[in-house]
Amino acid sequence: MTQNNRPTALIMIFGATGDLARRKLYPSLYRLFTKGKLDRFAVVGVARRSLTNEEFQDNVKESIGSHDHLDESKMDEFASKFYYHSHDVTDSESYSVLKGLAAELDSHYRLDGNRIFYLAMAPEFFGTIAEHLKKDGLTDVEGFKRLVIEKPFGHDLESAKVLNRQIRKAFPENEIYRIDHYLGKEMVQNIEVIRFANSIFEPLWNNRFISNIQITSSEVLGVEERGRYYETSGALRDMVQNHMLQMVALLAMEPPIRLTTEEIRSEKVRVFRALRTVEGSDVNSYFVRGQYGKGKINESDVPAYREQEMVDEASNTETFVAGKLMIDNFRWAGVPFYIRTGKRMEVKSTKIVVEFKEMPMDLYNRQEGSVSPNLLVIHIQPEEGITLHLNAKKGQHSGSTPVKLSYANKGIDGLNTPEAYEKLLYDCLRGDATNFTHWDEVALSWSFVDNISEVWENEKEASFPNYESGSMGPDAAEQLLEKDGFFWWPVTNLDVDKC
Ligand SMILES: NC(=O)C1=CN([C@@H]2O[C@H](COP(=O)(O)OP(=O)(O)OC[C@H]3O[C@@H](n4cnc5c(N)ncnc54)[C@H](OP(=O)(O)O)[C@@H]3O)[C@@H](O)[C@H]2O)C=CC1
Ligand SMILES: O=C1O[C@H](COP(=O)(O)O)[C@@H](O)[C@H](O)[C@H]1O
Repeated sequence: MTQNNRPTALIMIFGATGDLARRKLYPSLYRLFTKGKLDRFAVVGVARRSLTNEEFQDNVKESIGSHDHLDESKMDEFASKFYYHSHDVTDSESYSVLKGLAAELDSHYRLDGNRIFYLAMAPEFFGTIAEHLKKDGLTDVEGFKRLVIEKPFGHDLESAKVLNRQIRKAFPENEIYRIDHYLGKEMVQNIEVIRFANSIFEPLWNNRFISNIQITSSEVLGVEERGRYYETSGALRDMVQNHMLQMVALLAMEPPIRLTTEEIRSEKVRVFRALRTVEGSDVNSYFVRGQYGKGKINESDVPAYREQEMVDEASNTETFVAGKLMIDNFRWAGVPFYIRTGKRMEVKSTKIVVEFKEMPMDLYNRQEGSVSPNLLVIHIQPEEGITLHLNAKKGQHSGSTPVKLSYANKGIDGLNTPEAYEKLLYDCLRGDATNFTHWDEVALSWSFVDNISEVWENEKEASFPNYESGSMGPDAAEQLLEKDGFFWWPVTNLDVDKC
């Protein structure tokens, strides 16, 4: 598909007064606007509360103003393209008014009938909105129509199938953009480039040379005000089903024959198909769950998960997951992919550590295990970069010493790399679905995760809470690797800037 790099479209945001729209969508659109990446466009914000266009525009400006590093000089011009429509999405009558407003803006701004429908709302409304958009004629336009769906895409495979059937009645698969914001992160997108553009890595990228791969995504924040949602989700559904498995797929996939959306997605799907099913009594030997208790973050006392708003005081919900994933194919047979993610941990950090196998003998130190294994560390956030851990001679020392080669990614222009949402919005406007998840990926990842949640939901975890806030998770997560002869590389010491 030829892509227009300065797209034109009417962008309808359902949930326009919500947290996501204010924190992520408006600042991202503003960045695209100030960078000249949008041609003609207008935005219709939809939510129930009553607001005038002017009030809505002020809210949009305020949400952008609260972001550092944004040039505010074009704010008025930008905000003047925003319109508000007060509308309960369950009210069938109201869609005809919305249709009229869309048609008016289409002709006023010459938007070529291109429409993006962004559902930044609770998932229970996704099906209803999609159905109305079609039934009430909002999709009867000459240009492109694209539906952007936020997570969570279902609660399990069954509910995801129901949701998918509902939205597929209104939009074909190629018009559906399922957001996984990790796929918009610069260094997650870089995984493919590091692997497939470097002849020094790809020949080693297999079970002959790699001993294990570790992916950590730790957060310092707790569940904050999201207790109601999190109680039905837990870390497994919130982080593993989507972000963590997507990173596994990018690390494990075969080189695509072309860099097209279809080829890349189909290679990722093949990884999910090769994931070893973990079910029944195996679940607790491959996976560990945790729930945070009280503790200290930045020297301040913080409450336990069970003490948070909208959380059951005997909650069985996991706020931490560590797991061992096996990919049963020729390339990866025998190589564990360890994942861990949790809230209220010691640091906010997302890192991938690729640990290479040891040399057959240590000529330099003549002691077993004295040479550090080579590591390739991909720093996803907060810092972005790559570090290669090698062994070399240093100074008077006659043996080998660990040294690090580091690359800190500062973005092309030396500034921060674009926010994930900015990139994903731009991709969607240009019709590039590569960094959005295809239904097949969603279905396979749910079926993997469902086997684990089935066991965990039926077995109350008596040890909860089993890790202190401010720690790196429960002891069982350490034991998960120890029993295979490995350990978690500490994410706190691997910072690219500290090299
Ligand atoms: N916030 C975040 O950082 C992230 C959010 N998400 C996902 O994005 C989606 C939105 O999340 P978030 O912004 O946090 O949610 P909020 O609760 O902050 O916002 C919900 C929005 O929906 C509107 N709304 C609620 N009910 C109706 C209705 N019946 N008709 C019309 N509008 C309605 C609300 O406005 P009003 O009350 O005026 O109607 C509000 O604008 C969810 O699917 C969430 O899982 C995903 C990743 C991160
Ligand atoms: O999707 C989600 O991701 C965030 C973590 O995202 P990050 O970009 O800050 O790493 C997580 O806090 C949230 O619970 C989850 O829904």
